[in-house]
Amino acid sequence: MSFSSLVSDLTYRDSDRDEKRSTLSRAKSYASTAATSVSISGDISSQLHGGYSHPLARAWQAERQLTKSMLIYPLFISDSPDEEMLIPSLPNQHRRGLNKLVAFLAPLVRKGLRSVILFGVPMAPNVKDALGTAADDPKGPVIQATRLIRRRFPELFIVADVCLCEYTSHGHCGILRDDGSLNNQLSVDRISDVAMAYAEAGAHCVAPSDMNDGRIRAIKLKLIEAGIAHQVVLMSYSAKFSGCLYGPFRDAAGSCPSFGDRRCYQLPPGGRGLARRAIHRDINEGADIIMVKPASQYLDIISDAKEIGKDLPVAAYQVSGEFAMIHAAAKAGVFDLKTMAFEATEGILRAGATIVVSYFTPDFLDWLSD
Ligand SMILES: NCc1[nH]cc(CCC(=O)O)c1CC(=O)O
Ligand SMILES: [Zn+2]
Ligand SMILES: [Zn+2]
Repeated sequence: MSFSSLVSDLTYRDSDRDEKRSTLSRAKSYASTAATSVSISGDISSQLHGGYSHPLARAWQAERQLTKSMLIYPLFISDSPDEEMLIPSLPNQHRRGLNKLVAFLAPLVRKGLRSVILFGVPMAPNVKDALGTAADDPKGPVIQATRLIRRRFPELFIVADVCLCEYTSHGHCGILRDDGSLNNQLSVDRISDVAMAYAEAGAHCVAPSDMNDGRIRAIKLKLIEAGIAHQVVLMSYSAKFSGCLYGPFRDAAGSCPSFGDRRCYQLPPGGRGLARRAIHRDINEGADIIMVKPASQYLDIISDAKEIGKDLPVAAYQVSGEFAMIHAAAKAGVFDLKTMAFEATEGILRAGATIVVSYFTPDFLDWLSD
């Protein structure tokens, strides 16, 4: 066994420091008796282990360490006030009515929860129509939840997801033409009205996830016109890819399209250039934060977003399918849940995100306090 491999086999836990010292001195004396075969006069840059031998030194290797303030927790708000329903495909996540929100949020806020993103889930029969009228119903779940959370948890930063798919009878993210294709202009008008309604209800941030062209500019202009542009963050789901990772979310939100799919407005998985163009476009249209979604399968896009939008925060959405996969694999014994949750999320930070939307948020609030 060589000197370097002996030393590298040592783990630097404080508890075994004494034992380690004696092992170290044994290793040294071994090295000196074996002197002729050991040269330390050569390439000193080959020695890396020392730099991350201590747990704190390991943490320092990350450009950004995960902190509680980076996390945004998704909440599914039902329009039936007393509902508290476990979502089968989204482990430990519930759809909640207004009456269940405060009791649920209070302990999380105490543990350091800083931000939530709200998704409305209309459950009442016949509430969905072709225009998604329920999206900005003043009595609807998002507007009511926004008012309630602002009142009860004034420190909590509220993001309102802006889309129509939860509210349209056809389940698409905009208004359709007779042939079933998206009418971009009508959709942008409607989406920007909904965003305004959420901002006026008190959302700190509006986040359009619909992918209609030109919606960032339309929302920014309406915010300016209403005189509230200075107090509302506009977060754009700029690089939102189509695929199969949103399945559990669509179960939770009841937003599965009744025909067709979202491939004409969400980006194709191979479309790195398209994502870069969308990011450039949304920055030019006035986005304050750029989002990439899903996260772990699109780390190159996160890194592009950080490079293109170097003056903006970059958010990544670790979506329902990513979360469900990690849970399923952990349950099957593939790996430890907590270790994988950290590894996946730290990968997202390493790629360049400074904000992570994650269903693991309540877990991280516990884990980051340990
Ligand atoms: N437009 C709505 C929306 N906003 C966020 C998600 C996905 C979030 C998740 O999967 O966790 C979706 C679903 C979709 O586009 O189909
Ligand atoms: Zn949508
Ligand atoms: Zn089409």
